[in-house]
Amino acid sequence: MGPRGGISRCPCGRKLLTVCLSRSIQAAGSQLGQSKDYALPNASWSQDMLDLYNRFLDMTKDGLWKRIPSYNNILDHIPESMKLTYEKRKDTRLFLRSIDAEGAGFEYVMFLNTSEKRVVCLFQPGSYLEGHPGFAHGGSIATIIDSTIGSCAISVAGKVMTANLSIDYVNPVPLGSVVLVDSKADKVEGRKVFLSCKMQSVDGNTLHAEATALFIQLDATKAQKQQASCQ
Ligand SMILES: CCCCCCCCCCCCCCCC(=O)SCCNC(=O)CCNC(=O)[C@H](O)C(C)(C)COP(=O)(O)OP(=O)(O)OC[C@H]1O[C@@H](n2cnc3c(N)ncnc32)[C@H](O)[C@@H]1OP(=O)(O)O
Repeated sequence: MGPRGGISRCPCGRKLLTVCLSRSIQAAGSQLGQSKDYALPNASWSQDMLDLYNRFLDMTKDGLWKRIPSYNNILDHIPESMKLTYEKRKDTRLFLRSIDAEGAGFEYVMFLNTSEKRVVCLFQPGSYLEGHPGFAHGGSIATIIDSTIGSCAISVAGKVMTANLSIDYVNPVPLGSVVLVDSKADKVEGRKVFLSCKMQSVDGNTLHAEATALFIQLDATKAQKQQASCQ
């Protein structure tokens, strides 16, 4: 499913309001010179995506869940203390935000529950993520799983990298559908963070994929060497 037209096409008042509100927030942000936050509703989001988003947003009210903002440069995600060691480049982009057209690539928003060591991602794959006709490419599924699990690992252990990601693809994901990617950190052993994840349909009746992952907290000396080699 390609990107959908303007907000005037929206059949329901709530969607219209949400989109307008998010755009006002973004406009205000741009005026302040802040990066655009992509984890806010846009006109391409389906009703399923908006309903789920509003449900999770409600869950943020008691402070247990937090919406994770999403920018197109990874350094905008990183806490100030970690930023000092990286130099921001203008020619790089977070892979998931590399397609500009709204609704054509990765439409997603993540929510973090720190006490449960859990990150849930609402994901709507767009038409440019096609693999098998009409379905999301397995690489795009791996990317959203890696990033959801990765965000969970970052929240638990800071500077980490994926060492292992194992995915069982159970049922294909139709383009334009909405799936929930539910990840949690199961165990931390020294620098190793073990995580698991399920990708399911909104109604919970279809399991699309299951994954386990190992993330390693970067060793400070080795990380400095890695950085030096890519600058
Ligand atoms: C608050 C929230 C904010 C959220 C904000 C959102 C941001 C928006 C989302 C962005 C989220 C992006 C998430 C993408 C994440 C990538 O895509 S990362 C890119 C892909 N990964 C890579 O390129 C990593 C390449 N590999 C490496 O660089 C190195 O192998 C590693 C992983 C850093 C580990 O190297 P190392 O530090 O030298 O570790 P090493 O001493 O070899 O091993 C440590 C231990 O781990 C074990 N180990 C290492 N590798 C393995 C393995 N593959 N299997 C099993 N065991 C292993 C070792 O055996 C050892 O075990 P012990 O002996 O201690 O028991």
